[in-house]
Amino acid sequence: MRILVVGAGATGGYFGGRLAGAGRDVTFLVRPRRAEQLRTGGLTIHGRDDDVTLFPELVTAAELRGAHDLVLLAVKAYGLEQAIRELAPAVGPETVILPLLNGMRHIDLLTERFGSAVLGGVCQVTTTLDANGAVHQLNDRHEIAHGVLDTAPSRLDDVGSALAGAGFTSRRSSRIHAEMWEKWVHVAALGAVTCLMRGLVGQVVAAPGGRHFAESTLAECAAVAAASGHPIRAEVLVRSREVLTEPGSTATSSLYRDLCAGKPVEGEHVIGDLVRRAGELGLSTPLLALARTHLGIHRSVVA
Ligand SMILES: NC(=O)C1=CN([C@@H]2O[C@H](COP(=O)(O)OP(=O)(O)OC[C@H]3O[C@@H](n4cnc5c(N)ncnc54)[C@H](OP(=O)(O)O)[C@@H]3O)[C@@H](O)[C@H]2O)C=CC1
Ligand SMILES: CC(C)(CO)C(=O)C(=O)O
Repeated sequence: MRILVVGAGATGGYFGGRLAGAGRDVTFLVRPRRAEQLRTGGLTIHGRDDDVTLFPELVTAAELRGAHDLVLLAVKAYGLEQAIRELAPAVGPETVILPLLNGMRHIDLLTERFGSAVLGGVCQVTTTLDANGAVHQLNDRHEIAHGVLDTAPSRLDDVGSALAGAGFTSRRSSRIHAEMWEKWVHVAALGAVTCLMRGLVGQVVAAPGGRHFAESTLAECAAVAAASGHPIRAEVLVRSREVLTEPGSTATSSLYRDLCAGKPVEGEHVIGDLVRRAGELGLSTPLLALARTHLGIHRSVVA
């Protein structure tokens, strides 16, 4: 199965690198600066249990030819429109597209362009890039769940086989849409709490009112999901609350890591889209709205 990984960043570099390391037919679609970096120094993954450097197949948009069987889409939301244009030549009648982005809005954009080729996907991993472009895996979890959204692409078994046994957990979900919402609620709450307070979870909950603030933010996110017809399962909400209120926790979100690094942040995609949906549903989400505004100011500064 020819796999095209779009984006060799923290998630694409991690999962694509694992697939390449397991001998799968993987090519990374990268932009020229990243291509140069990877051609010179390779793709290094500092995993929890290993350190590897690979020299994977790379293409830039100008060099991309022919349909691929599976497109693993791992760009940030603010790079999505360009990525959609550039990956289009790799999409043929049999191609399946598996996005790893947080949130939901990308699904609308992708299905508008590629229809039923688009699967739902959730990636559970915490990875980041260092100044040299190496990928660091920050905790033990590394999982991709995939599944059909509304209409069923024909190649689910092939996708399952392509992702299996490559050094991370891969599973098919019969409720991927709901899982995407669950992940979205978690990541939006974690992002809002850590970005707004500019701190790690442990620091927030140690501050006066911090625990209540974290719980209230999560409650706002969960209320939007429920009102949108995607109630979060009780046990998932309990787990999210534990993560968001754990004393001493060093947990952060990719939004917070990007904010601290002075990079663009997926604020509108992860938090703004929830606020927008809340507004349409007549729900009040003052904490999320505050976080959105906060990240909007960051956006205007880094733009
Ligand atoms: N990091 C994490 O722990 C997690 C992230 N996520 C989600 O995964 C998604 C990806 O995040 P993450 O991997 O962290 O992001 P990164 O910023 O680390 O990586 C994104 C990569 O995409 C590349 N890219 C952007 N546009 C294009 C394009 N047109 N063609 C080729 N490459 C492109 C960027 O390359 P360039 O160097 O050229 O800018 C960059 O290397 C996000 O939605 C995030 O929320 C989900 C779970 C965990
Ligand atoms: C799971 C979590 C919260 C881990 O980093 C994530 O998806 C993100 O930060 O984007």
